Amino acid sequence: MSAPEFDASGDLPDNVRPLRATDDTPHAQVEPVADVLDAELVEDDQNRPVVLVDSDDVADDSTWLTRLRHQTRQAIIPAYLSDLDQIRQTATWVTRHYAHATAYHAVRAPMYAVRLAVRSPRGALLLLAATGRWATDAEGRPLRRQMVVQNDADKYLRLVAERNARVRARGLLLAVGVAVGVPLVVLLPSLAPAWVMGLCWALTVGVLGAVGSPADKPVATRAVVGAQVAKLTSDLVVRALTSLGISGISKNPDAIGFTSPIHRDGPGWRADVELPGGVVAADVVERRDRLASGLGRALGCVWPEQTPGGHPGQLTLWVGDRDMAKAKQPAWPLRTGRKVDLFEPQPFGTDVRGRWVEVTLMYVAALIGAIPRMGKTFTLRQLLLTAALDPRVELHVYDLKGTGDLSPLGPVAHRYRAGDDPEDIGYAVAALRALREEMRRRTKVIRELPKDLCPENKVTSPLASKRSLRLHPIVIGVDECQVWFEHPEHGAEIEEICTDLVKRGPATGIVLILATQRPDSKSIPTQISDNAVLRFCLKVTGQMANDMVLGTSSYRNGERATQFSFSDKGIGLLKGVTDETTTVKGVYIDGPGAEALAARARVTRTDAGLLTGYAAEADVQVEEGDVTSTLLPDVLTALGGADKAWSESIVDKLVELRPSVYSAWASQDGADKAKQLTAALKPYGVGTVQVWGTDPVTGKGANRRGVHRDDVTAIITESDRK
Ligand SMILES: Nc1ncnc2c1ncn2[C@@H]1O[C@H](COP(=O)(O)OP(=O)(O)OP(=O)(O)O)[C@@H](O)[C@H]1O
Repeated sequence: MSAPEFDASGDLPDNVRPLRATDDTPHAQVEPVADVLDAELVEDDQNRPVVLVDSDDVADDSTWLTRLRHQTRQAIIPAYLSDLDQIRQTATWVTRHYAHATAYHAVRAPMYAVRLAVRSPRGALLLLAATGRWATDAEGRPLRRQMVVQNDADKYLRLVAERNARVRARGLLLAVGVAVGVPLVVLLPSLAPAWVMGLCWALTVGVLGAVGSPADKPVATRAVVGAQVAKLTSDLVVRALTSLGISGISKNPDAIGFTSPIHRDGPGWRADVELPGGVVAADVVERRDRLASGLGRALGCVWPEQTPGGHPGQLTLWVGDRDMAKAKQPAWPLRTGRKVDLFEPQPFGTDVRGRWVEVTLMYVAALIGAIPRMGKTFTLRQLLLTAALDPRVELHVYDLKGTGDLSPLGPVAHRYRAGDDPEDIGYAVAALRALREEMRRRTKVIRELPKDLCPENKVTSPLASKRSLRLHPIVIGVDECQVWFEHPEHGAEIEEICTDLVKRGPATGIVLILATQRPDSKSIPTQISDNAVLRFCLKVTGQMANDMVLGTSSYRNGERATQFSFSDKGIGLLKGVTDETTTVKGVYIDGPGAEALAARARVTRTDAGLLTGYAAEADVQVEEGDVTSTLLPDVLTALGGADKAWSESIVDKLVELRPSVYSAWASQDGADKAKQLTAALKPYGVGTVQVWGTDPVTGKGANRRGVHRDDVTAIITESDRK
């Protein structure tokens, strides 16, 4: 056979095609042609040369090593014995399992006793009959009869002799038994104590009852362990997966594999499943309800997820002993009066295995989303309570639903408002403006701090404790935040400030937590949702809402909060804590519970002299008109009769005009004042330009940022016309 010719480009000639060597060798990558020149060349059935590109040399060193390297080492100590919590949970399960069986039989013990007593006469008869058969060697009878039928006298006589010897020996044994047993039965009642007699009778009745029980009607019914503690088996998993209606599985159920044995993992069973090629774990996650039906478990017990770090076809199926929604959650450690440092991870909720999942609130902006009544407000309230328990934290609480769900936080809040009336929005706008100023002040403070005190240019716990620096954490919680962003008058400004807070706030110790029941781009502007680090998505009904809260492509990657049922209250997907997205159940803290925690937080704050603002009855008074869009008319007033003026001089006049609104701008230098005014005017569509003016101190002329009267009046006229 002549070798095929290859062209210089390295492309395979038309008559050469790659072929897998054997079906069971692993898929090999097609080697560059230069490397396959030496490959074995064979001809196909039309005498065309073909190149074998899949190596069948299993002894090849590199293949062997590569395979070895890619093997996953199983944990030496099984997961259920790897840490104290796991050991405790395994021990609890084993104890509960046997306690369940014991209790089951204990409850039925009287019934078993009656059953044994009723069956004991039959047992006695059966025993007598069996003894008779034994004594007369009844089991040899068919054989002897057969010898008669076969007319085999020799064998028959031998069998008879054998039988006679047996009957003699057994008869003797029986006689001895009767000779000893009968007097014993007669004399025992007068010799032995009553309890021994009782025991003997019970044993006799028990044994006779057991003997008298038909094979299909055992005395004790099987210890029916509840479904919640039944073992998960591979058969069950395969059957359940096959019932999902995923064609890739139904057509090829034998291709379902298990990467490790099904084992206990916390209070449940864990199966590591390798799905057939082409099937992704996300398909199974989406059909969680059908999977639960296939497994015969409550929906809240069945938690499939794509194996963290695995390929998309690897599924980790965890089947809990109890419904997560109903399982008793361990006591929230913060209820016990533990000290809280918001810079440290704090317990947020429990995962499906009942382990605490911790969240560090500092340096993040957080987003909570769900359809109504799934636990959004409870989650926000829990996070705000966590923050409240660190006395340094300045809390800003906005309940835009207005039902008072966040009112327990009032006694510790620096700013608090419930409702979305104009004065509530005005109050929030004023506070947000002040916060933006505060953020700017903080960035400056951080910038100027010595590197040894602030090595990472962000607020740290020790820095937050230094009161002189005023870098304490500020946590802003907003329920139903869409009300803010959709506000016709202030929406744009609020969005601009919140975007700034989400982006730059975390490093300066300012944390914004937004909750919404309508997660779309209008209710949470994309700029904000894109920059939120911490995300908690309770039940949502569609892919868009899912991705809005959890981030783009989350749904496609199998992170689907659509899988939750309506009874999964407080349960959601938590993202941003680790690389993995975790199913977590938040802590249920009812109104009185929240009030008690807030009262504790208030005492700590009062003792530390850190009760401020609303909680200290020293809240700011925001009057109507202070934050309504008076900025443009105010700028016109500040301009006086001039056609244009420098921004910094306009700001000075604004501060004079309305100190409650603009006082935060007063302490800035000229350039910052100009930047501030530019940012504030931007949402209204008014730009700043270079303006020639004279410095009142030096008397020199200069070009600086400023505002033209015409630009402002044009916008006001347009707005009046609308
Ligand atoms: N962690 C939890 N564990 C158990 N139940 C919870 C949990 N969180 C919330 N719930 C239940 O869910 C109900 C609804 O909670 P919540 O008021 O927080 O929902 P929501 O999503 O804010 O509703 P809405 O959109 O109407 O304001 C609560 O009354 C509570 O009974």
